[in-house]
Amino acid sequence: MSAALLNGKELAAKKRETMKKEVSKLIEAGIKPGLAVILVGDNQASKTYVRSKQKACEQIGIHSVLTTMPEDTTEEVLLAEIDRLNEDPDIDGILVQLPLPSQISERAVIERIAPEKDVDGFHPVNIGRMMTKDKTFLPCTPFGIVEMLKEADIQMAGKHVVVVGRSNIVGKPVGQLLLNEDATVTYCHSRTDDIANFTKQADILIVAVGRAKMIKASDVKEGAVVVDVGMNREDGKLCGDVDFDEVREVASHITPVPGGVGPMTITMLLENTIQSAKERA
Ligand SMILES: Nc1nc2c(c(=O)[nH]1)N[C@@H](CN(C=O)c1ccc(C(=O)N[C@@H](CCC(=O)O)C(=O)O)cc1)CN2
Repeated sequence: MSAALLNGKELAAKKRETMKKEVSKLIEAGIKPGLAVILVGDNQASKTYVRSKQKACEQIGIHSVLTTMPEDTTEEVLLAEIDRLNEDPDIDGILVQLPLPSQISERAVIERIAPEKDVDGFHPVNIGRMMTKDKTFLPCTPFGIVEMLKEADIQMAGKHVVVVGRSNIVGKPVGQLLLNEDATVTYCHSRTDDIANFTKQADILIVAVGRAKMIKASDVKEGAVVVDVGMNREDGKLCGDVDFDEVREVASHITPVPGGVGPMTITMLLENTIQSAKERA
């Protein structure tokens, strides 16, 4: 039997309707949520994501401002812009679109954003709060994945979650969030021997490595929940890290690419921005 689809596009649309009402209430109370987005350089995918973020803000009534900077921007200039936005009382959230050009340290940039405006949830202070389960901004993609699992009533407590990938943006935090939900978490990465040995044991398999269709049906346990965070282009077509056509025949639930985790990333950014505006209120 073919797996049930975990449809991020639909859930994102539903959540955005609720958020639109919340934003209206905030505006009535005199608070207009504001998001500042900084885009450095010419990365085409980044330009598309930033446009989508701005459009999503507009749809639900969040005020968004975009700062674009050329590819050869120095770290000093970018940090000065972050300092300015940290001080701007109309701005509740600041995000710098990643990746950044190589002359700029991502770490220095992330650490410069005031933790109370870090709606990407990447600042070490917010990562620490996530680990201790204190209230914070959760990183958007991992946050979106947990929301999708909850919406589909997928039990996390006591389940064996295997995360393939250990990036700071997705792999590491998604494992932590699932641990916070009382799952048992295993991380696999480029130095793991025999990854399939682990993936085949997963009740919930999360794949975020950036290698098109690397997970095959033979790597997945019958009835597993499979979450694909990959975003790869093959012959001009978008595809995930999971071989969807094969794996859907063994999994119980699966996220498609596109239309799975991606739309939830931007939705949880909106959620974090609203949360920040509420704290200002
Ligand atoms: N500052 C940040 N930079 C980056 C983040 C982030 O959360 N914060 N994540 C990714 C890119 N990203 C958001 O920025 C993102 C990626 C994908 C999608 C999405 O909706 N994908 C669609 C397909 C889009 C397409 O056709 O290309 C889908 O999966 O359906 C949204 C946001 C790296 N950088």
